[in-house]
Amino acid sequence: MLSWMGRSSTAEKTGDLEQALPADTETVAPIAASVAEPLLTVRNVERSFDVGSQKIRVLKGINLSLYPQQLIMLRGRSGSGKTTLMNLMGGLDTPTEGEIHFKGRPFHTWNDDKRTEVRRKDIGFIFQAYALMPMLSAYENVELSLRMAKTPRSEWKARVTACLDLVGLSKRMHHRPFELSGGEQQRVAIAKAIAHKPSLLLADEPTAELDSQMAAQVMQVFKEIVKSENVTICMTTHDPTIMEVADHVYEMVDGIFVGE
Ligand SMILES: Nc1ncnc2c1ncn2[C@@H]1O[C@H](COP(=O)(O)OP(=O)(O)OP(=O)(O)O)[C@@H](O)[C@H]1O
Repeated sequence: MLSWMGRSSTAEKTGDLEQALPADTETVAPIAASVAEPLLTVRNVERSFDVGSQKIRVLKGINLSLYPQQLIMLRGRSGSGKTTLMNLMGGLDTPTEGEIHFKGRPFHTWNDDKRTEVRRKDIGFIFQAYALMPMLSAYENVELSLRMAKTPRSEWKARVTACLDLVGLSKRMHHRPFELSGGEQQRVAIAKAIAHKPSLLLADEPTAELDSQMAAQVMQVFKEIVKSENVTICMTTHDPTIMEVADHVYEMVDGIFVGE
């Protein structure tokens, strides 16, 4: 399923039409945001793993560009390679072949220390299992990410409060994770992931553990922060109703994108 909004013309303006536009999509008039440089490019990326004496090819030639303020989704069966790709995009891993540039930085040639530094400052992660510290309150969990990003202490209070407000949890900021519902915990995880103002937010199955109402709330927050926080979100999902809000859905089958 492909669902495009005005920003689809980004790819056209940057000469990446073949990669990003489905063949039957009409060209839409460019809008101001569409002339932006890509935030992240993945070029001819392959990733293999050595398991015993065998080499397992998981990604077999992936191409993708993410632009500012996009909400992009990856779908595909379990084992198709989505998480492997997300790990590469977030600089947690490096490709066996191909190139990954994040804001022009060559992640594929950088060592882990250099990638970690960029990651802490400019990339946020959300995982299915929330990744919240159980003994810390919602407020303290969000604060932790500012501490990690070395944000000046004087800015913490305003930013933590603003982020929890953004996800609708101002009134629950002193609750610990176990005192919150699954959806609320996931919203704390979002606040935590965006607190240091990353340009890219990677979310692996962020709604998988939630009922449809809570999942809708999380998606509403995602839609809002793409604009208000100027962040690009790339997430994996299996849920077709969620895919309807995406700027683009990439379908992965056995390590490649199909239907592009
Ligand atoms: N470090 C690793 N070593 C060996 N094989 C791996 C490694 N990481 C991933 N794989 C294999 O790569 C394939 C793709 O895994 P991946 O987690 O990327 O799939 P996925 O599409 O995210 O699946 P799911 O939807 O279940 O999370 C799987 O067969 C997995 O076993």
